[in-house]
Amino acid sequence: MIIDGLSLIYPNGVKAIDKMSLNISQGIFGLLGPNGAGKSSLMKTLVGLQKPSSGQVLFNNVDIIRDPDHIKRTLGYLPQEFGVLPKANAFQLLEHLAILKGIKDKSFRKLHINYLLREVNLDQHASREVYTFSGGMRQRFGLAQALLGNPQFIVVDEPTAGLDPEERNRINGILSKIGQQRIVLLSTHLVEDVYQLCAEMAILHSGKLKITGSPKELIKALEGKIWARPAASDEAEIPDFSSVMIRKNFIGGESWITVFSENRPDGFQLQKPTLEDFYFCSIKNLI
Ligand SMILES: Nc1ncnc2c1ncn2[C@@H]1O[C@H](COP(=O)(O)OP(=O)(O)OP(=O)(O)O)[C@@H](O)[C@H]1O
Repeated sequence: MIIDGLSLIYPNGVKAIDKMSLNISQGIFGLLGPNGAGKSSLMKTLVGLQKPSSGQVLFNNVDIIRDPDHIKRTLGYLPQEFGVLPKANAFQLLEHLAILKGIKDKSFRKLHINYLLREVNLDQHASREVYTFSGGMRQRFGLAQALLGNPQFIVVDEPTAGLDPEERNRINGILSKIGQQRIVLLSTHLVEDVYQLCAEMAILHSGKLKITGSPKELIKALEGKIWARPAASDEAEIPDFSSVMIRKNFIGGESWITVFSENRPDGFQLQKPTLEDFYFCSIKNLI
């Protein structure tokens, strides 16, 4: 997928996407960015739910802004909010959605739905009403509906938000399998998930693309430049380091400050950089 000079201005004047250009290829592509960065706006635009103000998006060499039906035929989408679920069981709801997606052959439809329910570990719950599902089960159901029709491009918006570690691992396992044969665009606030799952990623901020690349390569640029030390309990502000401070966080109840610096600041220890360090450095314009 080639995104070229994409902009989206909402009717209230908010510029949610600002002249964005990006190439997304096979595998899981991670989108990171603070709240309001424009991740959902980008995703909704790519799946054809809203028209951009300007720019072009090519998928399989087809301009999907001009021909939105092309992407709709090869698209799966798991939105952030799944909306109100009708009183139907998992199989019935998938069958309804499959018909809407144009899967006409009844016997194929049944095989396909049963296959997808197995893929997301819900085959034991096919006849249970979806509104009774736990959060994790709903997200797995959401992935099954996104996979209806075997789409080549799947968009998933914060699929593991609010899930327990076991469910999060389960969803990530499903995503990793799905990403082997198609493009998966994954938006999340979990930096660690992007590090584990994505070969390529982008950081968005205020509607703009800040940086794109491979998580492992991006982190390399920070080697020898990330330093940390415990902060004194009364050390509320650290003016000396405010310009280079990445974050102040807690480890085992103890407060730590982490800074970006070419040279070792007094009292600081060198740290192995993480993708979270890179994320904060990027958002704070330190790199
Ligand atoms: N329908 C809308 N009308 C007007 N402004 C909107 C609309 N949807 C989003 N916005 C604004 O566009 C900007 C980008 O929002 P968006 O939801 O795309 O960000 P996000 O990166 O997905 O955030 P989050 O991580 O909180 O989901 C924000 O300033 C938001 O308030």
